[in-house]
Amino acid sequence: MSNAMSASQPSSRIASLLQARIGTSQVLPHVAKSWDRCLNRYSMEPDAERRTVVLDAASVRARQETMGELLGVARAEMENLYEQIAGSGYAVILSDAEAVVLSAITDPQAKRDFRSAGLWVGAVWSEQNEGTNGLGTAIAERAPVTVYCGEHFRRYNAGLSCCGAPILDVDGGVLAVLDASAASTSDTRLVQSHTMALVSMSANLIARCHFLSRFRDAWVLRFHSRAEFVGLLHEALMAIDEHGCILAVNDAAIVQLGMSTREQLVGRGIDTVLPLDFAALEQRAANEPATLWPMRDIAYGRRFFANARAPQGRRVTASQAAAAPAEAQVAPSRRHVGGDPRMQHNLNCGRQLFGRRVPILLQGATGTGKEVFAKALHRASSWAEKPFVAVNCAAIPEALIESELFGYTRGAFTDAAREGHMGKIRQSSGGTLFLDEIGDMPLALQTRLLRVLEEHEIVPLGGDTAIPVDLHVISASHHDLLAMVQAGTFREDLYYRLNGITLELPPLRERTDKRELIVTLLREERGDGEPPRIDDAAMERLLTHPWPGNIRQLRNVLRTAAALCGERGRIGLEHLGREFELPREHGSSAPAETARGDDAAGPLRTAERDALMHELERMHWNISRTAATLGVSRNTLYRKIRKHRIVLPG
Ligand SMILES: Nc1ncnc2c1ncn2[C@@H]1O[C@H](COP(=O)(O)OP(=O)(O)OP(=O)(O)O)[C@@H](O)[C@H]1O
Repeated sequence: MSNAMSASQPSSRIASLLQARIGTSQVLPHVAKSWDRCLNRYSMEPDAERRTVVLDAASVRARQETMGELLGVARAEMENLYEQIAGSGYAVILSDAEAVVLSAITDPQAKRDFRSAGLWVGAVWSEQNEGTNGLGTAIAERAPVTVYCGEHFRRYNAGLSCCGAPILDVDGGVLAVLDASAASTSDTRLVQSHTMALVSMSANLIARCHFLSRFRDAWVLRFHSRAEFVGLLHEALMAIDEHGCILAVNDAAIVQLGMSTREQLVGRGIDTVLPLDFAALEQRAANEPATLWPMRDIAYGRRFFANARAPQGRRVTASQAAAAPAEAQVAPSRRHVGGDPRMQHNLNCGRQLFGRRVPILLQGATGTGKEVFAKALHRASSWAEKPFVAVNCAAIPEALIESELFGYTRGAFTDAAREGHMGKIRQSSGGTLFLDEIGDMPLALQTRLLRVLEEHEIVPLGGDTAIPVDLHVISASHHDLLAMVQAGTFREDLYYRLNGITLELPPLRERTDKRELIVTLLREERGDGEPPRIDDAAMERLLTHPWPGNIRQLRNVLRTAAALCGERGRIGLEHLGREFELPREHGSSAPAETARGDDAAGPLRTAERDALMHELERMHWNISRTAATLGVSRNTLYRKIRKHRIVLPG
């Protein structure tokens, strides 16, 4: 048989058996439909060899970013779900609408089984790739599905037991899939149906959070025929604009109102569906914010109980303001992170999730402002009054990280004079713990940190009593942590524990607010004094520079320039340093320093300057500590500071 023929006509004995069973009462309808698609639409072979498609880290990250804040909300719910089914050999998995696994929590005992079953981040579980399965089939059916052992179309997947439920978008499309899968199961169908109920509930909860957050700037009417269900998982949701037009409804609203499609509701005026025009809605929200309003729908006269949520940021009454989530009361601060749209998006998204205690992972090159951003999130949180404690895992010698982080009791070391130490984790309790350069944390300590994050308690070195801690964690790294996980140098479980959501900080050269940043940094440089002005040519050169060292490098260039131009001077090109000189024309003489045989000018020199600046800043401009970490004498360090015309802060 030719290859072309075998590709279009599955020919194996198993294929014929499956075909024969489709439509019989022994096979569940959704399984039969899926087998039919696999055999007749995708021409798949049930007994083909496994060839799991796995996307690379960059593609996975791009998909995770597309999910935006939903990923963080989903992750928090996945952890809840996992806790409920932990110990039963399940993994909780989230995929996007193309069945690409984007997040997973796996039973550590069964990790190997899941890997060999192809269930890991980046794997593509669409029906076209893997046949009938919990993720791909839930997408195709747009409904929760169980796929039990031999119901999997591919023979090699027959050891799996999967429960997948779609997370529906506000327009009713599939946004993602939540799935609980066991790689080798002794569960019965009964146990599986219990798991399915939990998965469906969690998927609904995530979709509901997504609806409320997506329409945070609209009115949302919440209703149900049973008063006690309003505000809970199964409530109907209807988003309404300020003209009283229905923007979106969830599936529960369609069912409650006796409709069969979204189109029957979306776009209509609220007053054509319920006896309530927009003015009445506003008035009721203002006068009776805490009561449920009984009403009957216009089409069928069914009785409902309703309540409305005003657009966030719009306070209808004092009591509503008090009930609004704390994070909504703190405006995102452009002043703190700059006006670049990506940074603003990061701030809005991070603020919402961090306020709900979702751990944040910041990824960005050195000097992009990760710590500044973390502080902005802390400042916007409801625990802003509590401490912000930063730990730079790359700056502390490996031998000291453990005691720095976890603390030690008095007498824990042979040095009897040494007092106990609380440790950074306990210091941050109630406030924010910022774990900078988390990729540099030794593997052994990663395990210990994971335990603290899971158990919310800490045992200091030398101690035997666990102390409870209340942690809100932001971590940061310039390494690609997901790539480190794939390379086995960073613990996967810790990665997911820290990564409620990843926010990517753009490099300075891509930011659209460079002019604003320059003005801010110059103002900061002079404190209360008059900030130096800057001429057009210098500004132009600063705006077009590639800035390999990002904002840190910009700050240092401006600091030097401000010092050189004098108290009332104006920064010009001549104050910016060698790397801002225009390229010399061919045949012109070499730069003076090169001619003298000094260090090479250009990239190497810039790299040395950047490295020096980085270390100095990291050590808070302490010359002895910087010299020690660089492994040079203080005199050498001073010489280099002079050579690079680095100005020490006053
Ligand atoms: N929006 C901003 N406005 C003014 N200064 C900023 C801003 N963002 C960052 N900076 C400055 O840039 C420098 C680097 O910032 P920060 O230490 O937060 O970067 P980082 O990404 O954490 O660096 P590293 O990866 O080296 O730890 C600091 O001097 C900081 O004050």
